[in-house]
Amino acid sequence: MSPTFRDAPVHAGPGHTAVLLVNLGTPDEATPAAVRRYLGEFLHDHRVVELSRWLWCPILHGVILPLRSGKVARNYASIWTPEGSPLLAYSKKLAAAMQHALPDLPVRLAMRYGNPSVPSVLRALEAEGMTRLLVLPLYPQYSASTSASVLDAVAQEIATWRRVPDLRFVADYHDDAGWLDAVEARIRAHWDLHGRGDRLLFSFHGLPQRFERAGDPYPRQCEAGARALAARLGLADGEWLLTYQSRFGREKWLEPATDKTLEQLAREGVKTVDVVCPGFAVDCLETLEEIAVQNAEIFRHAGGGELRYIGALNHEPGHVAALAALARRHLQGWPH
Ligand SMILES: C=CC1=C(C)c2cc3[nH]c(cc4nc(cc5[nH]c(cc1n2)c(C)c5CCC(=O)O)C(CCC(=O)O)=C4C)c(C)c3C=C
Ligand SMILES: [Fe+2]
Ligand SMILES: [Fe+2]
Repeated sequence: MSPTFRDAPVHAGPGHTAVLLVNLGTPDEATPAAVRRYLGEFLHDHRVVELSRWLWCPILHGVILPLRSGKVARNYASIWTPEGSPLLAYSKKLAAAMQHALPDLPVRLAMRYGNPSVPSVLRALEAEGMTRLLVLPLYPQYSASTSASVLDAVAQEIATWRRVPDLRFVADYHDDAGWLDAVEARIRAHWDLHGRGDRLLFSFHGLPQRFERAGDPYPRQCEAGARALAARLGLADGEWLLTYQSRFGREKWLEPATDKTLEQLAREGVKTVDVVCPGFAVDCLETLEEIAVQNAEIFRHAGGGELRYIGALNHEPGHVAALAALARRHLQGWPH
């Protein structure tokens, strides 16, 4: 079959630069059918599940999608907002605030899985005459399963274009001073309001340990970020911990696990734990439900007291300023 490429729209003038923010994505509705569609797309990504399709597809279609969709839909329903899924609602607010901070360029939001999809947003930008593109995945720490997958989606779409744009990609910003300032300020604001808990837990989304052995820098970037934040906050060893949450499937994931650590802290007599999740740019199922509800219950049940979840940066001014400055740095040298 001979290749076909999409015709390039004809535009007068030098073309323009755009910033594309990309987050993970979320179901369109908190229903089993919508969750099944979302998980089906997500869990077919080879970057997320690195197993042979011969092995994985029967498990996914035969076990995981039928058994998981209903339960996960109920979890989504418990955090759903009038504006839809928190992940999408907060991402939209962040993108709107970024547009305000970068008034001279179009700032658009796409989701790696679900809607608005990366192809639909890229095609709209192409139709507007975009010729230079900065892709900023909303993942502070690089993982092949998240950041690289965003680049895959962009590359798959523009592989069909006759005229591809100049392209830049932010692989991670885990050590960016502006982003660290914003997370530090978020934690201090929580302490100003509620006082300090007995411990501060930095909880990051987990990954299979196999990914780390294969060279994924994610755990090292989580460690570097947590250590830098603990130092900025003046915390001594023993006053803070780094843990990994959201384990999926049966193989070994990064450790220590957030839930097991909370049980252990409760057994040691720790009464109040503050939990911050610096890997999540905006609040979502994994923070609002898994941490603030499920893990709070696990901690209480094991004899602990209060788990105080420190919300994500969302569309806070410090977050917007940090990401806008990061984008400006990556845009340097391009006309606009
Ligand atoms: C199969 C394994 C998964 C890997 C690897 C993984 C990595 C990973 N995920 C995030 C961020 C988010 N994940 C979210 C939900 C979620 N994650 C997985 C599985 C893996 N994630 C599943 C199956 C789900 C859906 C919920 C469920 O079925 O339990 C979310 C929240 C989405 C929302 O709609 O709110 C985020 C955000 C990162 C950062 C990461 C690797 C570092
Ligand atoms: Fe399949
Ligand atoms: Fe995930």
